[in-house]
Amino acid sequence: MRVLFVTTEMDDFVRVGGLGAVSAALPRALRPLADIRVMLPGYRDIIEQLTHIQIVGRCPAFAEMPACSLGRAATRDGLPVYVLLCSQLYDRPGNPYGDESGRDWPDNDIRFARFASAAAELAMGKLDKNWAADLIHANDWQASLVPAYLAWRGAKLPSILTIHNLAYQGLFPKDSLRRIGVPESSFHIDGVEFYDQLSFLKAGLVYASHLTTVSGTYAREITTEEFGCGLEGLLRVRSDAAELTGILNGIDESWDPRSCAQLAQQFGAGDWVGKKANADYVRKQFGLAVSRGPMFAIVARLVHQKGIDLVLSAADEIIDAGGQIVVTGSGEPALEQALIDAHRRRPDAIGVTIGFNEAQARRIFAGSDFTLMPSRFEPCGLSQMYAQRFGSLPIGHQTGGLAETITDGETGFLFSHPSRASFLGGVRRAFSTFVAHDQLDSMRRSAMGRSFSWSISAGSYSALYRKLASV
Ligand SMILES: Nc1ncnc2c1ncn2[C@@H]1O[C@H](COP(=O)(O)OP(=O)(O)O[C@H]2O[C@H](CO)[C@@H](O)[C@H](O)[C@H]2O)[C@@H](O)[C@H]1O
Repeated sequence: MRVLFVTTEMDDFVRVGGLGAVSAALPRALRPLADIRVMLPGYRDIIEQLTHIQIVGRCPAFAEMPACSLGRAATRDGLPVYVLLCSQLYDRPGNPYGDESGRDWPDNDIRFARFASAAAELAMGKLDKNWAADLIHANDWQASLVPAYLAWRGAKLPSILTIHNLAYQGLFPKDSLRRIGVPESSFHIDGVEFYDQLSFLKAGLVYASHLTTVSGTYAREITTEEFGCGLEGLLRVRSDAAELTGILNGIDESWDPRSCAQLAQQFGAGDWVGKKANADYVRKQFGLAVSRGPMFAIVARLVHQKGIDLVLSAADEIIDAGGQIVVTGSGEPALEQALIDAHRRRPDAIGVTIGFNEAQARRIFAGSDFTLMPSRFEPCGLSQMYAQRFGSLPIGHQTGGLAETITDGETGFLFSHPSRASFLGGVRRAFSTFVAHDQLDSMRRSAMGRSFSWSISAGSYSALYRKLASV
């Protein structure tokens, strides 16, 4: 079974958010079950890190998209990786989607259509004479045109589109159609048109053989008006036809506080002295006051989705009750600034590092008592799983993957509405638990003992691959 896994982030090379973590872990978990290969755009950061890239094919210019080459390489542990080489499109500073100040690249339609079109050709056996795919697994809007190009070229290859976040859709003006070779005849309500714009994500939702998302709860939620971002009608049709399913993400096994080299002190369940050594370290590192109160963590992309504003609105109450807050992440400039301002007001109780460093994130999970996740919606969420493994009990909104991976009152706390009042309800329960030592001990043990192994998800994906490709 040959599978091409098409993604635009992979933690081995570039980190932006949860998609990068999934793209590093899931193909590896699938390796025993399939000949799976990852395809990525040849960003500057990737080219610099891959030592041997062998050119295996060339794509001619298409519509207004430049010619490019396809390179083949492998990760250090031998996972095959294809990279699309086109310096004009991908050899740039900044992140995969925008410049150094966070502005999207104006030619993102061309950048990701070029990528998707080449992925379709590779899968069809037109680029690497030694390999073709039995199935394509595309991820998020950036790769959503892959199933569409396959369809427009008459290929019968089965395809899966995984939705990691429906809120990012890749919308472009109509004149983009011509630039990227999309047939005008597909620009209608049952095709790639979304309110007179071209929607990359919708193309995938229409043309992929099967859709998945990263939890069963989110799979149901996105068929409703509240969470469907205007695409709920289409998603309901696909769900009714049993073509939309939820497969929960896992987390990498390296997230283990007993062996994690980056911690101030490694610890296992029950070793609360070891956990406290990490708390002391984090307090010192962030310049927080010495305290016996609970430490609340936020490790997240700092965007509206994550409910950071709710935490800011409740910060005084948390601090007045004896808590401290530690934040790391990057995202929307206004939220970054609001957090920096909060830190300036209370440097003894609020610590903030803008930017993302995984070692730092691990130390924060290890040192904190609770992890805040008041996300308005959360397709799966990874931080709440990392947090549990490190004995930091998550306080999460009962939505998406949070509702499935946090057991209320046992491994964390769930609250029902993304409002300040409901969030504070969860926080108050955490404060009560913090002083009830037996309960805290038993919840931490339950949380740390949970398995979020990728092998379960990999088994579900593999079964779906086989069903669709009948291989
Ligand atoms: N700049 C940065 N700032 C903060 N953290 C960063 C970061 N870069 C990488 N990360 C890492 O990404 C993790 C966050 O991942 P999440 O899954 O919680 O959210 P994200 O919204 O990015 O992912 C989306 O895709 C994933 C994967 O399917 C879904 O779990 C999720 O619900 C969905 O919103 C953090 O724990 C951290 O390790």
